[in-house]
Amino acid sequence: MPLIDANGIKLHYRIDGPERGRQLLLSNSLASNLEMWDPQIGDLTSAGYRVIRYDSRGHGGSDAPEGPYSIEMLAEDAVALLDGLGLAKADFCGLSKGGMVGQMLGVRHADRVGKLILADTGAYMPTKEMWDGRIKTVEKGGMEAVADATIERWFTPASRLNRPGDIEKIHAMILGTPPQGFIGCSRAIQAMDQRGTIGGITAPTLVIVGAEDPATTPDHAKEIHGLIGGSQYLEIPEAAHFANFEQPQLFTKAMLGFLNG
Ligand SMILES: O=C(O)CCC(=O)CC(=O)O
Repeated sequence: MPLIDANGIKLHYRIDGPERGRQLLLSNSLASNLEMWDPQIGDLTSAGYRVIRYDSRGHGGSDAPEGPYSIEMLAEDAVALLDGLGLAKADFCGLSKGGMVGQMLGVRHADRVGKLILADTGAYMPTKEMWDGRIKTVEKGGMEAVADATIERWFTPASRLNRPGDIEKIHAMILGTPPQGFIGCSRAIQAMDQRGTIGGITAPTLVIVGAEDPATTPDHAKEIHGLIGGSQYLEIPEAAHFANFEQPQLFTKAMLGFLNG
């Protein structure tokens, strides 16, 4: 399991694809890990990309120090990962929390980002009370206490019914998230408001959202698209929050169309 010292913690990462391929960094959502990108890896590497993915702070095999964390801190983790791997720059795709990190990178570290894909994410996530409630639930009952409701937001009813193997895999990812890491990242999202800054993003940007995402809705995505001049916007049909997992072919096609365009 490759680990790297980054921003004072150990980050777990994985690299797939040709050594001299174009560098693409993938960043995971809250309560998942780098395996959330498994459906994309074959097509991206076949298309010549060197795909670098990592478990964000508090998730998967990365350290989960006591929080609260901040989106700034999570963005510095990503930059420290690039530094540790000797990479000056990479294209970036992040889903949900990963997309919040992508926005921060685009503002604070424009020189480290090539093209930017912001998937099923928000610049601001209402409400503060909702996050207090989720954090309290996990403090009391662990990740089990939020797992079923999370799956309901992440997948459409049809996928929940027809794809038990995929749902089980993601359910296990949620349960595998250290509560301290979930809480640290939830505090980061709770405190975040990037609406006043992302207008400064100059990287070519694609905003993608599952048309049925109830968590970071198409309205959240349209807000980001409206704030980032020249950005592109795409809705993925028959997908909720985990659009890359629910509609892998459409999602990866959109990624490659944008990155190669
Ligand atoms: O998933 C994330 O990275 C943060 C946004 C969120 O909590 C979505 C959800 O599970 O409702």
